[in-house]
Amino acid sequence: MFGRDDLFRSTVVMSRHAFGEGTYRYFRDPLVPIVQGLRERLYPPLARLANRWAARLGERAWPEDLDGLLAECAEAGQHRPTPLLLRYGPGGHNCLHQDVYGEVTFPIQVAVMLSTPDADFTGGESVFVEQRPRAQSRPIVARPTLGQGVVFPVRHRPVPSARGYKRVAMRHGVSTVTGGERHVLGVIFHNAT
Ligand SMILES: O=C(O)CCC(=O)C(=O)O
Ligand SMILES: [Fe+2]
Repeated sequence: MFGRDDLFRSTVVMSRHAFGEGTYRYFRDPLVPIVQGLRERLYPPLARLANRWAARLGERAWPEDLDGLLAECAEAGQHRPTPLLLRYGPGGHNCLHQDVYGEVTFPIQVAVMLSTPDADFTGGESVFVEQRPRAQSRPIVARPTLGQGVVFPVRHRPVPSARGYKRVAMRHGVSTVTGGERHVLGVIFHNAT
C-alpha cells in the first residue's frame, strides 16, 4: 500500500525533522478496512489493560470501545487519524520518541512488522528505553518476525514500587537498518490535532 497516494493524508520524510531516516505515511479516513479492523479489534482488550494501569497510577479511565475514544479525541480537537506505514532503507533509523498527538493520549500502542528480518532487511531492531526515576535508563530490544505485533507503552507504564506503583517513562525507536527495506504498520489509537 505504501505507494498508493490515495490511501494517505500526509507523508513525513524523517530526516527533514531530525526524527531519523526513513519515510512514514499517515493513513487518511476512511482507513483501509484491514487497518480499521485492527484498530477497532485491538482497542477493547488494550483498553482493559489501560484501565488496570490507570487504577494503579490514579489516572483517568478509558472508554471500552474505539468509538468512545475517538469521540473524546474529537471533543479535544483531535480529528486526524494516526495509523501509519513506515519504510526504512539502508541507514534508516527512528530516533527515540513518544507518540503524543494532543491532550488525549491513549497509553498503549502496537507496531506490526511487515517485513521478514534477515531476509528483507538486516539491523533495524525495535528499541525501547525505560527512564526509571533517579536511576540509569534501561534498554529493551525486540526483533518481531513477519506479522508479529509489539504492544508497548506510549508514554509510561506502572512498575511496582515500595508503596504501590510508580510511573516509568518509556520512549521507542528503531536501530539502524544495515541493509534492505523494513516496513512497519504503526497502530496508535488516539487521533491527532
Ligand atoms: O518502525 C518501528 O518499528 C516503530 C515505528 C514507530 O515509531 C511507531 O509505530 O510508533
Ligand atoms: Fe512511534
